[in-house]
Amino acid sequence: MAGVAVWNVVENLHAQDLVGGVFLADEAALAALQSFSRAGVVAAHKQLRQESAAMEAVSKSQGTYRGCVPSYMDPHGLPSFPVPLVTSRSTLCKNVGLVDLEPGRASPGSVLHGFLRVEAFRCSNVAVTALEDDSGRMARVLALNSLFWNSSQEEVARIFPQGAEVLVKHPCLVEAEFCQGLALWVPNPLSLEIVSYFPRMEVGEPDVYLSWGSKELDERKNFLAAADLFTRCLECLRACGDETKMVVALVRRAEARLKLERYEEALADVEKALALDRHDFKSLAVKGAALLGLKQYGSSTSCFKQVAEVEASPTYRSLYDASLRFNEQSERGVYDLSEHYLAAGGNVEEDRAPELADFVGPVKVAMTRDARGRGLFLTESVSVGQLLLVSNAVAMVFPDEDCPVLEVDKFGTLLTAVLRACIASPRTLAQVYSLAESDPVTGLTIDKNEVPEMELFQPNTGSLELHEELLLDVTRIANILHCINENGKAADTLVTRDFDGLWTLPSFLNHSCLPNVGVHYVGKALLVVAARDMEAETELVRSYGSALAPWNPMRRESIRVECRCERCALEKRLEEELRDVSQRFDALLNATSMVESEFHEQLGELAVELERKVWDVDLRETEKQWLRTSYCLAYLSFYLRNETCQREKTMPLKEDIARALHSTSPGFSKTLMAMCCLLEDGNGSRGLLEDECFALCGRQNHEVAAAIVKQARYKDNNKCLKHIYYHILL
Ligand SMILES: C[S@@+](CC[C@H](N)C(=O)[O-])C[C@H]1O[C@@H](n2cnc3c(N)ncnc32)[C@H](O)[C@@H]1O
Repeated sequence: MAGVAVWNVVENLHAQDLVGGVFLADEAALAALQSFSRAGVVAAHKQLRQESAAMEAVSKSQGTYRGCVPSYMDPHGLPSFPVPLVTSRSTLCKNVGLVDLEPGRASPGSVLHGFLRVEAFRCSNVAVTALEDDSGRMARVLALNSLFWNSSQEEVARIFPQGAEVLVKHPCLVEAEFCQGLALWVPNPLSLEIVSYFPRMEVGEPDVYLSWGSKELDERKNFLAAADLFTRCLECLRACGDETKMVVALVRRAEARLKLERYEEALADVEKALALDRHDFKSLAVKGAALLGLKQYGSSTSCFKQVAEVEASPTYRSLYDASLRFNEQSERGVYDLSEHYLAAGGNVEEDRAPELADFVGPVKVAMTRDARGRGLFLTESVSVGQLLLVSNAVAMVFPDEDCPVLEVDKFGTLLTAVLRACIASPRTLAQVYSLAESDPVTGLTIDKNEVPEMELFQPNTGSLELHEELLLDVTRIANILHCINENGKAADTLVTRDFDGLWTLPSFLNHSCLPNVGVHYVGKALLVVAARDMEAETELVRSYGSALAPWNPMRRESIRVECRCERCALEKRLEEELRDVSQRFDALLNATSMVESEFHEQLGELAVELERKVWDVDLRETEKQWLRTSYCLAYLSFYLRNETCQREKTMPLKEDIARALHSTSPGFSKTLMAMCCLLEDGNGSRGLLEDECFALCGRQNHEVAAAIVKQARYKDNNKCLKHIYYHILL
């Protein structure tokens, strides 16, 4: 059959062949494809479907599933792109075919239905594939997605699986020089929505779908395919009005959706299952897990309580205990992390860190009065060491130690992870969209005046009422990450690790070189602690870079905002007086080939000189402390050099410098580290070090505080002090 022959050629095509005019099909097929009028393909397609239906009938009767079903397993068990954010079938306007599309003009409000016919191929940031519409016409598809820069060929093929049934929203045919001809242009990954991975079958048996789905879910860990198969099972059950198996299918689909972290959808499934059988134990257990994922800790606790009463298994008992603990944490802000801090002096591996619930304490987002956009403010007065906020990362990435990734790759990895989280949850997407974003051209922050409702970030709130359907906009999210990442980077960590991530509510913290909160990380959670006693309505501020450096390019570059705090103003005012010291300080720290003893010698002399200046100009005590903090490394070298010599009378005591650091930049792991370089473990210094530890990690008992200090001191044993200097400075 001629039609079948053409079809087979198309089946054997690779998307590469669609680029740049290199095309392996015979002349006739090529001409037919390029003109979008492939005579005979409709007939061939029908025939193929009959054949595949016959094949499937055989595999069903044998209880095996083989043939044209590819494996789309995501190694992380997460959904690939594009995945529908909101089921858009209901919002579809009109169905169009390729023949209805006018080249060069987008067709808003319409949708093109079809199947992907070749394995997708990556070409820079474009995925190339071919779509066949309902009338058998073919078009190249160019799907643009900045993520593809970082995707492998296999990943792109998995994202656009051959054989997938897709909907293309607002289709547009463009003349693409890239492939010398017309192509469907898909600029938003969610505009190309995969509605199913499997060829639609004319007849389906619910039991077969159910067992295939279970196999995909339990054995192959292919959660998207599993969810899709359970959907088909449910469709069949609904069509024949069979309610008996509905509960099982709904719960199984909910389990698949849990794995995909699509908690809202999982919850909707189990609610339906419980409406059919309110005593179904499995539904209740899955409901508990979905509520836990949605951070509705109170409701998840009561679910698990019911479950544990029915079946006293250790798994359900521990889920109940965890849920109860999360509920306590999120409601009262009480977290006992002593075990975590005591384990190896706080230096525990990330995967052994305890999971923590989100907590929103006495804070609110509000507009600043001086053009710094929105900020985080206190709603009541607090005392030092009080926990203000705990926020779990939307996404977090660690460098691969075996293969150090380039910054650009790290950003791509983070962006991918954030997008996945946004696709899984509309609430996460709404949180991310509330954040500041950078202008891609100027790199400057685009002013946003909208103050988000706190409810958006609070745990234990029910499902979110979205005013509008939020669409995933990759460019917008990339711009948000550029802004947040550069300013709110996870550089300050108790266990000094280099990681990046996105934490939404803490991203409203503005910068100040006189910070008033402590920020540290426990696993995925970021904890914000009051580093000073503060009145209600005080704006909470953290330092974006190291606050232990002078106001010169060094500090300014590391914080990346034009800071107008009092400390910066003072150093600007004294720029002339401090020029010489500042320049010599920079030169010393940039000198690469200096012997360490000479480096400390010269840096120590700078401290003496600075101290003279401090006394020459008339300064308040706090102002002196700010300057000493800025040049604290010079003081460190001075004391190192003079440890055995007679101290110069004009110089302050080590304890004075440590006190200056604590009062200027409290709640900063580098402050604690620098203080540890200055102070021994004696009784006299314990109070000071402990105060700094409270500002960073919240109030702890003496034993825990000592463990945290030990961890900060750890690197002190490392003989290369210069290494610690760079760590403190940058
Ligand atoms: C992480 S966001 C902080 C929240 C932000 N103000 C908002 O409205 O969403 C970082 C951005 O806030 C602004 N910002 C933060 N601290 C600032 C400061 N001390 N001075 C000026 N702008 C600041 C800058 O535009 C920066 O790019």
